Amino acid sequence: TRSTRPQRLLKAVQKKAIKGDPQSVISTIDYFCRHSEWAMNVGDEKGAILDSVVCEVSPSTALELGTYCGYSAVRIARLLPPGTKLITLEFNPDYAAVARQIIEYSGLQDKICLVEGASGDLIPKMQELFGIKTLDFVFLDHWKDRYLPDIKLLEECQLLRKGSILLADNVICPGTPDYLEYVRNSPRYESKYFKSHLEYTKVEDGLEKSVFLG
Ligand SMILES: C[C@H](C[C@H]1O[C@@H](n2cnc3c(N)ncnc32)[C@H](O)[C@@H]1O)NC(=O)c1cc(-c2ccc(F)cc2)cc(O)c1O
Ligand SMILES: [Mg+2]
Repeated sequence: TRSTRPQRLLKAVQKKAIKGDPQSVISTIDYFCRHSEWAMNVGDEKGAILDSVVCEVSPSTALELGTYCGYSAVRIARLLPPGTKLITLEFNPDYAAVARQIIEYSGLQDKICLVEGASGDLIPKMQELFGIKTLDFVFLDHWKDRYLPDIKLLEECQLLRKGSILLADNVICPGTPDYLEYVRNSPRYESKYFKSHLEYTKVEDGLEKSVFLG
């Protein structure tokens, strides 16, 4: 049977990127998605905003919802200080299998803990599964109608503390209207929109950065 797009993306990485070099894995994926086949990675333009927020927060505990092929997991983990880990959740086993191989190829497997499963099931178990108390940084990039229920779940599970940073992809395209309305109007969040474009296109999209106020 025909290969899948994530499998073709993985092949491009294994063929063209330098093993153990996260930046070359990132550049190879961006080139493939611009010149061969579009894929739903956060991409280079929004990726630069993601990088700047990760560097500013310099999180000790970080969570990503929606690994897909592992592009943003590599982007985030390459910037994390030694001894810190990114936990990333992906419920599609085929995507998770590709992401594991891309993460391994980049050499960041010791900084990334990829867990297969649905965010709604795993978030309530995070403290016991990973021995963490609270999260310093959360990158939301999974089903767009799960953003709002999942941050409410993070609040309920006491996984957010005063100053925790949420960064959400695709708040314009495909769009997360209920999430935006909540974080922009809730007294428990201070929110800011970073205008950008849908990965590898000229379509408007952006990232919403929200600080939990406790
Ligand atoms: C949702 C996907 C990303 C991944 O998230 C995993 N996932 C889901 N729900 C859960 C969960 N509840 N727990 C764990 N993992 C979970 C899934 O399996 C995908 O691998 N992302 C997108 O759909 C996405 C789509 C577009 C897009 C934009 C314009 C178009 F014309 C077409 C598509 C752009 C983007 O930038 C995206 O990010
Ligand atoms: Mg996205």
